[in-house]
Order: sequence, then C-alpha cells, then structure tokens
Amino acid sequence: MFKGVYPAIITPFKNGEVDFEGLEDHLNFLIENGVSGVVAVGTTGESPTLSHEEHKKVIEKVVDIANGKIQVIAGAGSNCTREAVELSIFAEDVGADAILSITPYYNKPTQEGLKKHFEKIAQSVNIPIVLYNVPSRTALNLEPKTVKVLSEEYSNISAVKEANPNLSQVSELIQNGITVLSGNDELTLPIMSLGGKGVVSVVANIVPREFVEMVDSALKGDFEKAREIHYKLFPLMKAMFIETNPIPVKTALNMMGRPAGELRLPLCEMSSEHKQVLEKILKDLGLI
Ligand SMILES: O=C(O)C1=N[C@H](C(=O)O)C[C@H](O)C1
Repeated sequence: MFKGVYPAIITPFKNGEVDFEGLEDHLNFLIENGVSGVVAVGTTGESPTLSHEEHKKVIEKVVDIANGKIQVIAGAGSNCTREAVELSIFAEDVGADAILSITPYYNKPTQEGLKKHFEKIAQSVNIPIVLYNVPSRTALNLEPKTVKVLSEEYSNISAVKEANPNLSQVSELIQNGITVLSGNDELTLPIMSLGGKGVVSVVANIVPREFVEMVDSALKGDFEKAREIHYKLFPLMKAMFIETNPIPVKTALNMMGRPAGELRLPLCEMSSEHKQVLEKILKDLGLI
C-alpha cells in the first residue's frame, strides 16, 4: 500500500488565510515530479494552527486536486481520541486514501492508552491508518510491541511513520511485518537499508524528483546511487531543521519563488543568520 516518497505538504498562507491557489500550484508541482502521494495537514502543514474548518477544507481540496493521481494520506491525529475519530471519519468520507495518526502529544498516555486510542480510530474507519511516532514532539515512544498487538487485531493498521532514530526499533517493526516509512529525511536511506518502504518527507517539498530518485534507487537495491543522492542532498536535509519545521522549508520555497507564503504564529520568520545558511545551500544545489 505505501511505497515511495510522500511529501508532508506545506499549507501556503497569504494575508493570514489559507492560499488554496498556492496549495494547488504546489501540489501539482509535486505530482509532476513523481511523488507517490502526499500527507495533507501533517506537522509540516502547520496542523496546530489550522482551525478545524480549515483543516478539513485543506484535506478536501488536496483530495480533489490529487483526483486519484497520487495517494492522499490525511493528517487526522489528535491528543483527544474523540477528535481523532471524528477527523478520521471525515477524511475517509471525502476520499482520502489513508490517514496519518500521530500518537497523542502533551497528555502522554501509557502504552495501554495508546492501544485504546488507536483501537477506537481503527474501529471507526476502513481506510489504512499510518501510525505516526515522533518522540521529539510528543515526549513518548510508541513501542513496537504495541504496534504488533494493534496490527494483529486491525487489518487497517499495518504501517508506521517512524521518526524515532532508534534503528533497532525500526528493525523490530519490520521484523513484525509492519510497513515503515521514515519520518526523518536524513534517516530515510538507513531505514530503507533495513527494509523501510519510503518516507514522509519535508525536503521533498523542495527537491521532489531527486528524492524520488533516491528512494526508487534504494527500492531497486541500487544503494550506491541512493547514497550519492543522499549525500548531495544531506546539507539541505539538515537545513530543514536548522529551525523548527516548517520554518526552513517554507523559507526555502519562498526563496525559490514558489508559493509557500507566510507562517502562522507562534512559528515566525527565520533569523537572517539562518537565512544566509539556507540561501548558500540552495545556491550550491543550483535551486536559486
Ligand atoms: O509533516 C509531518 O508530518 C512531518 N513531520 C516531521 C516533523 O516536522 O516533526 C518531519 C516529517 O518528515 C514530516
């Protein structure tokens, strides 16, 4: 079901509002450059600062523009189970191919609580659910044993977007038959060497075609070619986190003349020092 590059698409803003024209332009750019699909309203899409109405409208618009040409994984997570269920049902109803469901953040449930949370979601939709584990943002780790129990009970839970850099944990997930998508651009190649199937990517918003070539090379077993691209793009991948994502990726896209637009507070404009670092990397890659 999941293989390749899935940019976590940015949400363009103009004059404080969602720029749906810019969203369509950027999504078509990604489609034209060979991505397998996109994640709509993930972290990179600034989900925390979209209203529920905007969140739903962006998912609906992305599904509409994609029009079956690529997969749409709808960001539908929450630290409130009831809210996550409601959003997941909405995403399925408007035609999303799958949902990305982050582990609850801030309220730090136990593994038993995580299991019950995702059980409720799996019981509410039929489309596939990609569990999203990102300890650096949620302050908890979704353990492989919890994923194993869920995947054995629910056929629509079979994939994890893994942003925990612990590669032993990645091996355990894959050994248990779980499809793993990297949740960290820099770890994509190492994870694919273990059997991962691709990535939910930030940097692919900027260089989709090259990142697709890297992942496709790894999927074909051509790790020499994949490594070559990995190291070419490594400075840009690192720069995506020189400040909190998506500040760098939107800054880079604006530098490239692409319609990324503003950030919503509390995310704000990148420091001029970091802008200079990013600008040099983009120039070195011939992107500006
Ligand atoms: O938008 C997402 O979802 C992503 N979140 C990660 C993060 O910013 O913590 C990075 C990931 O590649 C995309």
